[in-house]
Amino acid sequence: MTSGERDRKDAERARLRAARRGAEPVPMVSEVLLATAAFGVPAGGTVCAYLAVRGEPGSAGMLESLRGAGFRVLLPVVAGVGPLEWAEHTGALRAGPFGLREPDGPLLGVGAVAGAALVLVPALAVDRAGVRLGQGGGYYDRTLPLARGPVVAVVRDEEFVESLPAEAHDARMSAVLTPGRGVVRLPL
Ligand SMILES: Nc1nc2c(c(=O)[nH]1)N(C=O)[C@@H](CNc1ccc(C(=O)N[C@@H](CCC(=O)O)C(=O)O)cc1)CN2
Ligand SMILES: Nc1ncnc2c1ncn2[C@@H]1O[C@H](COP(=O)(O)OP(=O)(O)OP(=O)(O)O)[C@@H](O)[C@H]1O
Repeated sequence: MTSGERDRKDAERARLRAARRGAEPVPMVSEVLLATAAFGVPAGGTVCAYLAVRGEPGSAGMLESLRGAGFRVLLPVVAGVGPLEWAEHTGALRAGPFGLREPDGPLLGVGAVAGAALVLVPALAVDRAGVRLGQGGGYYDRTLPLARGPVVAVVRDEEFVESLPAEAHDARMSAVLTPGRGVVRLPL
């Protein structure tokens, strides 16, 4: 890690967050089903997803779309500084840290992500090499090494960029999903 890359990441985060305040919502209701089809998630298979906040692409409707198609949907739960915990999305939610809402059911363990046939990952931006810029907590970097299925970052079209500052610990994405381009496999 160099302080130069840290500073560049922070500057990019500030720019991307500012652009998201004022942006139209992007519900991703139909687009997520492009990702389950592209990666052949079997009927009844498990998809790790997230509850969108602060201009993130995605919506409650995106989660209902996945459940309506018969997939089992897991949502992240922040549990200390280790990898993310997971719980099934059944509709019951409670307030979590960072202004997030989290599922209210039993925790399935940090290893639950290994059983997912697809992991949808929130991001501020993704580049052509598969480098992801997240919120800066390092949560997904600690979690995604446990995943066995494809990991797909979900961003707006303009957040799929040429190049991002990268550090060795940054988990690489298998693909990116945007409203305009659908599923794009990475590296490109
Ligand atoms: N929807 C969603 N869920 C998620 C994430 C995410 O990026 N998006 N996470 C991704 O890791 C994990 C939670 N970690 C997060 C860490 C920081 C912030 C964040 O927005 N931080 C802001 C505001 C902090 C605050 O309100 O105190 C910041 O640091 O400026 C969000 C999530 C798991 N769940
Ligand atoms: N595998 C890891 N083990 C321990 N610490 C890590 C690991 N990966 C990242 N970190 C730490 O987490 C912090 C944030 O990392 P980074 O800036 O890459 O977060 P991010 O990917 O944007 O965040 P998030 O995944 O929460 O959205 C850094 O201080 C980094 O050192």
